[in-house]
Amino acid sequence: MSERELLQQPVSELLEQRPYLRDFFVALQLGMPGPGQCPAAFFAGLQAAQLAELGLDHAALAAQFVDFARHMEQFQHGGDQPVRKVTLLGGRDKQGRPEDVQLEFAPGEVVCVVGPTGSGKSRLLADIECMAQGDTPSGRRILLDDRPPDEAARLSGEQRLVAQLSQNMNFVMDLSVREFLTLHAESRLVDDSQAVVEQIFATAVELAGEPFTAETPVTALSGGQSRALMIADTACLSASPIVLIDEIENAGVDRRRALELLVKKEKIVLMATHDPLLALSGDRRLVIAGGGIRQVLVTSERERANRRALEALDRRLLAVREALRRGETIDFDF
Ligand SMILES: Nc1ncnc2c1ncn2[C@@H]1O[C@H](COP(=O)(O)OP(=O)(O)OP(=O)(O)O)[C@@H](O)[C@H]1O
Repeated sequence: MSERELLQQPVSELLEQRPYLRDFFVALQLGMPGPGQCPAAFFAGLQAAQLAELGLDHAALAAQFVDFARHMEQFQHGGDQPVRKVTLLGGRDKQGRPEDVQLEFAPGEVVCVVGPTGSGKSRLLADIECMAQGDTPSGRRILLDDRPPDEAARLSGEQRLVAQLSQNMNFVMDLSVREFLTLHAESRLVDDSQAVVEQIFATAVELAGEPFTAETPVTALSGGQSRALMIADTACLSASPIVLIDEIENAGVDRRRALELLVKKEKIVLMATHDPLLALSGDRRLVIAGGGIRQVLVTSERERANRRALEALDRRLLAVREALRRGETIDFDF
């Protein structure tokens, strides 16, 4: 929208398209323009002394209003320009030996990161999280669509490129699940926030296995339920094109379904895991040792077939776990 349109349109029309503009007037405590009045006329009617108290004059106030509208517009649509490619340029391992790799990741791809304890899996995820530019211990560099991310995007919390789901999740807010999701949906300026909230809630319940209601305080959710809520929230609401997952296996969520959901939303998923089912669900596996990427394995057809066999085993194990939970005995012939 041009500067002229922003300043000359009746406020009622502007607010219909951009409800957040109300916050500009509220924050400056200048009162609200009448519905038929345009911002330019409203600003012109304000006393110079009133504006001086805010350190502004008429021209500066109009310029601030336009700036605010532009900034919010950019924020709302920032996630609409998806990243088509993430490139990782190798650095060095813990011994300082060069890491001779250049890897490209595309949306909808799941890349697993495997390796022994202390080998550097979390370091790799952290390098992507901070969009390293040779400035972390590994010396790696990350490019977005063949270019280093611009410094503002890298450092600002507003248009986050990376969402992270970590093992330890604790809520400290005194809100119900519905209030929490509504707050997030509104802060992301989505169009139909109530529908989005319902969708995330239904997805979270499906992932968690153990049901909970939207009125449950977030602090009363179990570990698995919190994690399910955050996965659903990330998949449905986060504009971040890259999702990093540090160990999902003990989370008490339907982990295969969680992955499917994130992939469907065209995100690039990188996941550190020790779980064979998850490791074989990826398109590729990065094998880490001594702080460096040692191998890049493409999941073969044979491995996919083996994963299906492992899934059958996993379902049996799950059934036994459920039976034990219900207090049953497992004294049948296995
Ligand atoms: N390329 C590197 N250069 C220098 N230090 C590194 C490098 N890679 C990893 N490290 C350091 O090695 C230590 C262990 O790495 P990290 O925590 O990433 O391992 P991990 O594989 O995630 O371990 P775990 O499975 O136990 O979580 C960290 O202090 C990390 O900063």
